[in-house]
Amino acid sequence: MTNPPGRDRPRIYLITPDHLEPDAAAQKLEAAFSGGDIACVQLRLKGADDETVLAAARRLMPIAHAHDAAFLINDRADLAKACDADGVHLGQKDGDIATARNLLGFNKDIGVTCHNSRHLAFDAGDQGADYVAFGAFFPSDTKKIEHQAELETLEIWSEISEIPCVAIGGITATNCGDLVRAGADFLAISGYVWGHADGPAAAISALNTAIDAAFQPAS
Ligand SMILES: Cc1ncc(COP(=O)(O)OP(=O)(O)O)c(N)n1
Ligand SMILES: Cc1nc(C(=O)O)sc1CCOP(=O)(O)O
Ligand SMILES: [Mg+2]
Repeated sequence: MTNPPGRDRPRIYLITPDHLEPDAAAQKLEAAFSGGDIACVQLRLKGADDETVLAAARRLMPIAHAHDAAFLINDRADLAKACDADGVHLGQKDGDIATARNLLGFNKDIGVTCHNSRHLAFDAGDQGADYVAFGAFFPSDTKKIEHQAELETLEIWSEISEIPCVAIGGITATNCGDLVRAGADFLAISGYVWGHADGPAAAISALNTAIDAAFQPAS
């Protein structure tokens, strides 16, 4: 199985821990960027009040931007608007795309969780999503998994749609190769980076090495 023709090399989509202290998280995020290429950072705080999310965004977004990475807010288009983030990621229960688009405009990215469903992905695309996310591919320590995604979902989507697709769920440097070969445009990762024994830089470096090893550019 090789990468579908015309797809670019997949890139890392880094998701923050769901609870963090901004200054410590800033140091770890800088370390992650020192490990290599990261396309995007998603601030994914759970159970935090609005000001806590906005304070974390104010601390971490400049770091992402200093490394030419996008910075997205999870769940909340209104908070993405409030901190002028580069976009929002919406789950199936986080509000509709049209409302987020009205808030954020067309210069911001709106991503949508589509589990293992091309139907959800087509719907999201029809409503103007900038990317679709399929998952979970592997067991995750970060989130209780309710949907198991299949490689075929990535393979088919990357053959039939130009809309970028993100793979998520328990992704590591060891298991990401099949996702790369199936056509994922981004690999969304959290626990493997923040829990890596040698630190976030080593994790990012290992992931980029694994992506390079698995990606065969179209001839
Ligand atoms: C890139 C990406 N894909 C999927 C998710 C999961 O979103 P959701 O289903 O809304 O679950 P929570 O992350 O909100 O718990 C995501 N956050 N990012
Ligand atoms: C936030 C999230 N969403 C998922 C989905 O399947 O939609 S899996 C997941 C957890 C991602 O973190 P880790 O890389 O540590 O598994
Ligand atoms: Mg959500």
